Amino acid sequence: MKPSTATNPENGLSQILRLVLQELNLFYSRDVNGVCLLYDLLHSPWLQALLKVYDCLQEFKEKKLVPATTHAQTLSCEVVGILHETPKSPEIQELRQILQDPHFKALLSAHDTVAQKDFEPLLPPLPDNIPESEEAMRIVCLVKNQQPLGATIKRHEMTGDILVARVIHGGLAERSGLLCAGDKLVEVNGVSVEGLEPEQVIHILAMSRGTIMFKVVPVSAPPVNSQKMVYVRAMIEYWPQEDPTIPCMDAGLPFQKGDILQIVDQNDALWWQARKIADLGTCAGLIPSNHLLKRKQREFWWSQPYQPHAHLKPTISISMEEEDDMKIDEKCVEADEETFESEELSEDKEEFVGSGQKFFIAGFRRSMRLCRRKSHLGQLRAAEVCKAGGCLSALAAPYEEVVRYQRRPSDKNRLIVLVGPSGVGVNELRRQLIELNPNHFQSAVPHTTRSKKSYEMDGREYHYVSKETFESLVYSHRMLEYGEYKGHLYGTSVDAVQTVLDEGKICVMDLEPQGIQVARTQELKPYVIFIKPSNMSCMKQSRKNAKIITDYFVDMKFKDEDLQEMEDLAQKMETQFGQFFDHVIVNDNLQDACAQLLSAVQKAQEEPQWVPATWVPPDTES
Ligand SMILES: Nc1ncnc2c1ncn2[C@@H]1O[C@H](COP(=O)(O)OP(=O)(O)OP(=O)(O)O)[C@@H](O)[C@H]1O
Repeated sequence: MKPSTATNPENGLSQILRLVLQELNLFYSRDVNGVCLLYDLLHSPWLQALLKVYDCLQEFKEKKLVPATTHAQTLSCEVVGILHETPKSPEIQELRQILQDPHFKALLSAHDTVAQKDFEPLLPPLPDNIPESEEAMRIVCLVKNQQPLGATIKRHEMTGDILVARVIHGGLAERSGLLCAGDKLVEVNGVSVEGLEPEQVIHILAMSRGTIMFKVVPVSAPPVNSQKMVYVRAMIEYWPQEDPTIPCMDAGLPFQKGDILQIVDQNDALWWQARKIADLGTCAGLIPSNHLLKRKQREFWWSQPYQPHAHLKPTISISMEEEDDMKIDEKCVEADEETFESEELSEDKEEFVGSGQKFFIAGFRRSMRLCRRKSHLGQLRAAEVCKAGGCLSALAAPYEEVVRYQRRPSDKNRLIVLVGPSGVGVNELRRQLIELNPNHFQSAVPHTTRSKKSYEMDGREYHYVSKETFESLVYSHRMLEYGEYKGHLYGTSVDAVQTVLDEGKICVMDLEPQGIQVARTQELKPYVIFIKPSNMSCMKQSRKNAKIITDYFVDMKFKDEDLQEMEDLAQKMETQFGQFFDHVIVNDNLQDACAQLLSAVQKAQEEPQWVPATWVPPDTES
């Protein structure tokens, strides 16, 4: 049977559902696996109701609504006339009152307008004697309220005309739809702008209150923004107030490393319009385009490679002045180009915290970071990081396209990477997290070239490999990080992480920030959490009884210099690598920090997150 849907609700989807239910009933009585669930679902009252609504809507869509009359108003007048002549009764009296009620008349008038499709305003005919050369003018009235007009002006270099340079997305001018980039201003509030400087026009605007009237000659071909909305992660920071090249400083959008920006307009090759996702309701602001930033980076690279660029440097933002009226966009420039674990510091000490416990937890070990610090391969490693993950030089992409990614239950868990200055508590937090649920959280088993000890097991404490094997892993970019200690190599491989992820567990590892780039791959989709020290006085208090591992001592108390060094290093890490941090946890109170870590790790797996667009096939974006 092939029932037709739509026109008759009896033959519609609810009818099909009834038939399916009858069929399922047979299986239900035979107790076929899964049928009960499906039966109950299809039988649920909400689904039945929803399908009925669907059928009604389908039926309604088929019907063509035709007005009974296009002159209800006239008909109503005629009825009132007839009622005049009929004997009076309370009902007739009431009907006359209703028909003569102004609201009812207005309703009938609106009905007739719709029925007659009489929507167009009647414009007076154009005079016959308009000269051919006459420019079509547009009168634009905008009511100025507290918000900026959201447009910038500039003077045409050749003609001296005052032109609308750009219309800012979300601003008053853009929302009115009446002003376009390229429109020529002729008058503002009745004052001709001919021969005026842009500043003088701005002054007229600043003086205006209430409604502002513009007389403009519309641009012949208004720009069309056909690009799709793009989201990017800022890999640099930008302060418009410190950028002398920005066409209009007040229209600039300051942003920090890691901010997610919605690019709303890329029409200008040099200056894009963007909003921060935290402020999507606001007016867009100007940001340098990818092309312009790369050009600046190249210039900076050649001029002063070791100095932070003047306006791309990590300084405190100067608060932006409230933007008021139109702004001058004088500096419009033309697009002129193409566009380890320490090797057992005390080998006889109990090495693995978890070794005596019910679960053996690989990776519960002393700080690997001391090993890294002492590594003779440090320099080589840095070079490898550059090669493997894209060099972290000044020439790296200033914006990274991102998409919203929601991990599906069938997807592997995301790798959790903990980053922080030495001594801040990265290992402690990792250890505590794994202890909470060792079946769910796990470290990757590292590789080493040192020989196995009697109590060790290959693949449990370490993967014991030859120097050649280790080096081949390094050169094939399968090592997330590695270092050398006492002549032996240690490192964590991508495959070791994958093994944990393949088991459906969450792999938690600590990395030096230079290693983040290597881990940032589609296969691992790392979620990077920065563990940050709190301020000195809090740290002095909370680390009173804590022990630190130094190059020379195990379990030494924290000194003020250690805490200061930790703070300084944290600052440097944030400045240099902040763009890669998905989450920041201040490790003051250990219990609080651990709770925050647990919640962040869960969010990373369960809630939508911004990730590089290259990690997600287009059809799986959330
Ligand atoms: N919030 C905290 N309050 C008190 N003590 C803490 C806190 N966090 C960590 N500690 C202690 O500080 C010491 C150093 O912590 P941990 O070894 O985890 O540091 P780390 O960041 O891994 O650095 P490294 O790799 O150099 O050892 C440990 O004794 C740890 O127990």
